[in-house]
Amino acid sequence: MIGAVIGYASAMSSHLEQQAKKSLGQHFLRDFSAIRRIVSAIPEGATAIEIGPGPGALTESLLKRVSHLTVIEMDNRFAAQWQGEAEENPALSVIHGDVMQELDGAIVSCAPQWIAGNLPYNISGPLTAKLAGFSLSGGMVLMYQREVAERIASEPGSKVYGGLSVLVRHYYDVRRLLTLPPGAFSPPPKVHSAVILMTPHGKTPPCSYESLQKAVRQGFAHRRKTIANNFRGDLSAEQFESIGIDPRKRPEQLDYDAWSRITLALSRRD
Ligand SMILES: C[S@@+](CC[C@H](N)C(=O)[O-])C[C@H]1O[C@@H](n2cnc3c(N)ncnc32)[C@H](O)[C@@H]1O
Repeated sequence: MIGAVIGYASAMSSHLEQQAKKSLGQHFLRDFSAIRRIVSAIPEGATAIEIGPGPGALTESLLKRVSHLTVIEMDNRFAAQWQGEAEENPALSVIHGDVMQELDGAIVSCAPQWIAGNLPYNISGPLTAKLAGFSLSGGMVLMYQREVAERIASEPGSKVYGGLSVLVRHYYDVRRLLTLPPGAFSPPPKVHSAVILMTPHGKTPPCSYESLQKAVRQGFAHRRKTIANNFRGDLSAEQFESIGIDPRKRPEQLDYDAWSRITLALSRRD
């Protein structure tokens, strides 16, 4: 571990820090206890994908822990760095590209048990909506801007409960692992960050992820309206009552089970 820490510290030269690209959400993690906690959430010998390795804060430790790691990186500099390392290390594969485009193919070809990453905050919402649709046997350990992490981990009735909170529960139990101040990163972001751990709950979802996504998008389109209003023309008050849901409720009051019943009711009428 100490070797990895020194290796990483030297790799992350001040040159790179100065060249951190804002457009790619580059804030490099430098809190070694956080790195340890994130990496140790993944069992030894597992297979994993890391999103956005950058100069390698997590990557060095992940490579020591897992049996195979695929990294997906958009920045040419870091992709080239890891491609060089992959030539020497058969336990490492590199995908140079945009994770939003590459993820589906990477999951099919690598069949990872785990996904890890200190996510670029500018795409973390849509990326999580994509990630949550994959049923991984291990789980996901991901760093977010604290407000996004709060949304993901929130329960029905909370002001920040929304579409993402529902979607991640299709396959996973969700828990906040740790919170970090801006100073844990270089350069420091303007916001606090938090790590979320998602592990499979093991229940078979009653509806498809795609149909749930569609229902949630429509149902949360107007948060302040009742669900009867958001689904006007699609589901009647009687249909809501027949699935045990009060049509006067607002979208943020409904738990995952209620959303899956709405999804099934919508698909029955298609
Ligand atoms: C917050 S930094 C994390 C870097 C490193 N893992 C760490 O913790 O220090 C986000 C990383 O994701 C990469 N990245 C940003 N947008 C990306 C995208 N669309 N696809 C793949 N990688 C991306 C950035 O280049 C950067 O390396």
